[in-house]
Amino acid sequence: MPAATLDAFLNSYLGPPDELRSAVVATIRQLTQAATKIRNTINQGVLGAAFAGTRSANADGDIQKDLDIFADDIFLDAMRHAPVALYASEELELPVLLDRQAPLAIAIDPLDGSSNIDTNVSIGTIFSLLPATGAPDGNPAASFLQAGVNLLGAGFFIYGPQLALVLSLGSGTHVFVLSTRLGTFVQAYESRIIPARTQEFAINAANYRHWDEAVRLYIDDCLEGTEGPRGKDFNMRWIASLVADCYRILMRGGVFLYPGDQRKGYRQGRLRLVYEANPIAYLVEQAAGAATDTITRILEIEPESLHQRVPVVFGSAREVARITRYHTEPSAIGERAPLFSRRGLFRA
Ligand SMILES: O=P(O)(O)OC[C@H]1O[C@](O)(COP(=O)(O)O)[C@@H](O)[C@@H]1O
Ligand SMILES: [Mg+2]
Ligand SMILES: [Mg+2]
Repeated sequence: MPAATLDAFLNSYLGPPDELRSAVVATIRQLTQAATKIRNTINQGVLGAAFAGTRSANADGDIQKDLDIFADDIFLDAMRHAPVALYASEELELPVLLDRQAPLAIAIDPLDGSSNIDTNVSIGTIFSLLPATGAPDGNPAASFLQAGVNLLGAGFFIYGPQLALVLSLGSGTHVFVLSTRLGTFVQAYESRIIPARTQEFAINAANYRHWDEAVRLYIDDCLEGTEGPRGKDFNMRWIASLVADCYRILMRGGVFLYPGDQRKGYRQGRLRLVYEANPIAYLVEQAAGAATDTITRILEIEPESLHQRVPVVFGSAREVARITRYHTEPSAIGERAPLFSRRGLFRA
């Protein structure tokens, strides 16, 4: 039986007194307030005029939009009122030291799906919570260079038709929706289970010619549908907001790919390990799905730098495992008989 509200859920998570747990809960409460502020700003209908404008490039060379900066400011400010030692953001080159004594480190993508701001498509905020580690005077990035298996919790807000929070504190992946009538987040689902099998994939197919052979073969096989080696038809979706693609997969299954490709700067794909791939992988695994960099489990990768990119595949567990086999043992893929090794549909 789902707890009725986010508050009830957080209270039940608290259990016996424990510094880390109560820090996690206090931080999530601050995050929900900040996300509600962002949602209210978005709802004022001024996005096109005031927020879709661009500024300079961020630490990683991406063009920042005004809403990226606005969201970053709001979340950074919120974290000053939370038991957070360090704040690392997509929009800032270096982590910000907030309170040396505090037990947590937060990594955040304050505004995910920036290219969708002026098109009124869902966007979001992705976060992960880690134990603050290392000597207080040491490298402030050290806390963020822990593998994702060390996460204490992760989640994302999605600013869509509903303001939803998808959250895991290590025991299932739960969905809360802001009830404007009750003025609080209400639990919509106790814990999501991503079906292991799927007939739906998400990828930016415009990059087909830049992909490695394994990715092309996988997509070719899906596209051949009932006439190809998979023997079933596939549907395709690509929202270009990671939060929205992930939300759909949590609701009905599917597989998402943002592989590395041959474009300049895209050898490791587009998404960032610490504040995009890790939290999404954590949520997906907690919902019985899987997440890899095509071969290795995302949560086991030791980050080497805060803004590093990583190829990402996540979603329905059997499909994710199949994509790994296309990379590691393509000849052993049972269905890939010689008949099917012809040129793909998209190929010249
Ligand atoms: O425009 P592309 O290459 O399809 O990339 C879309 C991907 O880039 C992202 O927008 C990257 O995130 P940011 O908007 O936070 O930079 C993801 O949300 C999305 O999955
Ligand atoms: Mg993002
Ligand atoms: Mg972003």
